[in-house]
Amino acid sequence: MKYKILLIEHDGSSLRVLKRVIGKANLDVVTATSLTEAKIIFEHSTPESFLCAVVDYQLPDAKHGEAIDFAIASFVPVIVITSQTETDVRDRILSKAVVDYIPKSNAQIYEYLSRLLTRLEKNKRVGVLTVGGNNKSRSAIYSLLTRHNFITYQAANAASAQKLLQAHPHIKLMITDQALPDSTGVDFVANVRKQYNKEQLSIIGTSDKADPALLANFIKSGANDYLRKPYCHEEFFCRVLQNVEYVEQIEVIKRTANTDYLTGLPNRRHFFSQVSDIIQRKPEQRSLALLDLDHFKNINDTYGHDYGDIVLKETAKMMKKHFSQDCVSRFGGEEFCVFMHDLTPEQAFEKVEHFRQAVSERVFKRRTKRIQCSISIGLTHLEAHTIEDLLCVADEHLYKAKAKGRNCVIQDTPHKLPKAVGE
Ligand SMILES: Nc1nc2c(ncn2[C@@H]2O[C@H](COP(=O)(O)OP(=O)(O)OP(=O)(O)O)[C@@H](O)[C@H]2O)c(=O)[nH]1
Repeated sequence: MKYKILLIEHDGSSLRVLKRVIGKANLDVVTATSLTEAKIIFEHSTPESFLCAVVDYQLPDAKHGEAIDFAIASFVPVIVITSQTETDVRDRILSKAVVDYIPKSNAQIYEYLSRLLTRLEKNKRVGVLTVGGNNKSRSAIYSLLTRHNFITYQAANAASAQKLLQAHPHIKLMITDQALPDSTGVDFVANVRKQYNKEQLSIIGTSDKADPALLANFIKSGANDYLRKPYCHEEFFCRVLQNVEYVEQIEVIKRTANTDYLTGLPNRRHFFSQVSDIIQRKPEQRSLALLDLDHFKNINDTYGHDYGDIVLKETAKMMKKHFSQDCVSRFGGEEFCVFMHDLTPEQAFEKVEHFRQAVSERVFKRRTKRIQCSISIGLTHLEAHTIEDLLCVADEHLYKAKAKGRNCVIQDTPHKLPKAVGE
């Protein structure tokens, strides 16, 4: 779903720049040049369809920030832009429940606004948990986070916080106070770290105590950051965003390291760790298939490497769909692998045989070119202890499938005799 931004701005040149900035963040923009126009827009649409409102502090019919109050009262998060940089205006704006305040001081602020809008959209998928024994202070943090579109949770003690962490794996940040009824914040952080490392969950410790050792204790016990109360609105969000982005960046790095760049399938390394975990859990049934496109070199040589890439990507898409319940991987070149568990050998055979047929019937099209290709498959169900052993047997079967003329499945029969099927 593409979110909308309500832009309330009367200055023509600023309006044009802001529209471009919002478009850059891949969001739709609805404009109003006055508070009256904004009210009419809300009469004809639901505030929930707006990700946020970008509001000029001073409008012809709302000279003292009344448009901000209107948007907040309509439950739309508000980013204020203003050419007034006086401290009292800034303080007045920040005393309202706004997301942020951006002075129109230089071109760089538009870049900041674009990043902020992208962040507000992403925050809708990020969970943040606030833990603290003091209801008022915890609720204040909770309300600040809600303003930034985070999925927010709160817990009054360590035990309920642990339960929330377990129940909601999308929680990427926990903000915990030192004063908890059933633990100290520092001990609680140390406990949480036994289960969640810094790459999975960022933690910020907070306290109103002016004890310099507390910061160090929090960090040594596993917190990523520390925030001394009282804090200012802007510092709070800078730290929250920095810590959320840390976890997200690690996720991107992990995803990139585990994914085959061409097809988007898990790569060989990721497949090994995924399958080794399953094998250790000793599922009753397990089968492994090695799949290799036939005469793929001919496709490259005849139609070009780009076309070969298309065939690989399309085959990968077919695999994702056909083996959606199983572990699939591109091993490299034109070779793929599938690990199936909790299927009988008969079911596993039927599944790979259907896939072989689907590939041989598939016409790969690009402009005027239309070609077909086939796939050979080695399949094993043997009770091997490691993935390497299973691969070794599947590879022998694949070799036999190629030797037999390709476009077929060779598997170990219940009597362990390789048998040709297909063609
Ligand atoms: N387009 C493209 N080709 C690749 C890629 N990786 C490997 N190849 C090509 O895949 C081909 C594999 O050729 P061979 O190992 O001789 O196997 P084959 O032609 O499929 O023959 P059989 O496996 O015996 O049926 C080579 O031409 C590689 O250059 C890739 O990412 N993209």
